Amino acid sequence: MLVLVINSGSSSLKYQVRDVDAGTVLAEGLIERIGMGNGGLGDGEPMGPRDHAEALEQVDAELHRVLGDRAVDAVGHRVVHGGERFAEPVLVDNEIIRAIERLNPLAPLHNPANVLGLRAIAEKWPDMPQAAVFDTAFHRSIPEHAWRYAVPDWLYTRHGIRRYGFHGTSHEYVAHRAAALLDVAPEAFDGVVLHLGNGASATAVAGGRSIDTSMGFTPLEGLVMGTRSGDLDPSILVFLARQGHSPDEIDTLLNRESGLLALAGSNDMRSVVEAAASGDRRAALALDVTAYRLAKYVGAYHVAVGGAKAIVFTAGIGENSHQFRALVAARLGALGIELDAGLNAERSKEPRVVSARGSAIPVLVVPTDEERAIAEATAAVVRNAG
Ligand SMILES: Nc1ncnc2c1ncn2[C@@H]1O[C@H](COP(=O)(O)OP(=O)(O)O)[C@@H](O)[C@H]1O
Ligand SMILES: CC(=O)OP(=O)(O)O
Ligand SMILES: [Mg+2]
Repeated sequence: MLVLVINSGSSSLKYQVRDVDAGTVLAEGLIERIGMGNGGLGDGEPMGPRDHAEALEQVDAELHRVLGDRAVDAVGHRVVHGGERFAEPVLVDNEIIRAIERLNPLAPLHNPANVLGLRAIAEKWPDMPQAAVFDTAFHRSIPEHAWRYAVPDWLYTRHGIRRYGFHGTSHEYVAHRAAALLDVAPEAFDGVVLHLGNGASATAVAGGRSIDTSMGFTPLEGLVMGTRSGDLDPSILVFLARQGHSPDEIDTLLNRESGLLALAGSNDMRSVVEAAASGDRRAALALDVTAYRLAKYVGAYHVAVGGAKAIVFTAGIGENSHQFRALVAARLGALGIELDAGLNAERSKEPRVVSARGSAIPVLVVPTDEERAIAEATAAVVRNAG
């Protein structure tokens, strides 16, 4: 089965065509600057597409070029927020799209774009089966003591204010691969998975299920990220509001202008590591804050899972930055964790162990593949329905 996987961002659209049975990638691409005109670029620069529908025209043209007469059989979408309703990938119809749209306020950076992607395909190919694969789904197993905020009930009953968790497709896929590497059944895997990309989250996995995760009501809670603050005292928001900052300003401040970008002047981990190595004190502090905060979560989740059997790094930073992994591991000595400097520095696309033989808990690097997981889930949903 040929599946087109779509990961729509607000101004970008990432896609892949996968042959699920053969396990191959036939086409992939990234379309940027959607809806931004030529976005202040010079005259010679190409214009971005007007909207997601126009972006999809570009994808379609590329598919014709690569696939010829072969057509895709289904489309799978990454949908960031599935609320309390969606615990599994689902086949999409108009009612499902409306249900996802109602969740837009809970993930304003992500869900509106996901809805645009779903609608654009439904209009272009009305008979195409589409599946939605939710970032929140894997975290539906989190027990209430972990998802409740200690606030009055009406916040939950009236507004759905609770912890949901995100990056679930990645955490689940990576936990499975880590279990295989350790030679344990997926249902027997206890560990802490660290998805460190532009957005970053840690998940406590016990018996193969998510029992806690660092992101909450929205993808802002938890770790220090590329441009997001992660945890802070909520009184800061009240203080800023009283100073006259609008909700939109505060939202932008914490979601787009904070994190590594605020501390170091860049949200690209490569530049921050390079700057710190050449003596930039702000960059070094940014790394310390980010690694320290992450190490605290690892300690907490080691306790939550009743003794982690593995600490697993994944996503752009987790897979590629041996320097950042070393900074985090250096703060985990109390857990008896020790990296093997040689293994940690090796470059590889394979799942691997990077801890020393004597480490009390193995440290793994497992490349994530959200597109593969979405393609496989989509194929399963479509086959079940057929
Ligand atoms: N070789 C590398 N060394 C260090 N950091 C890297 C490397 N490659 C990518 N990254 C970092 O990974 C992050 C982006 O991760 P990614 O998983 O691609 O994010 P997203 O999917 O959220 O856009 C950036 O901070 C980037 O600097
Ligand atoms: C949910 C989330 O933070 O996603 P991303 O890392 O793609 O921004
Ligand atoms: Mg990502």
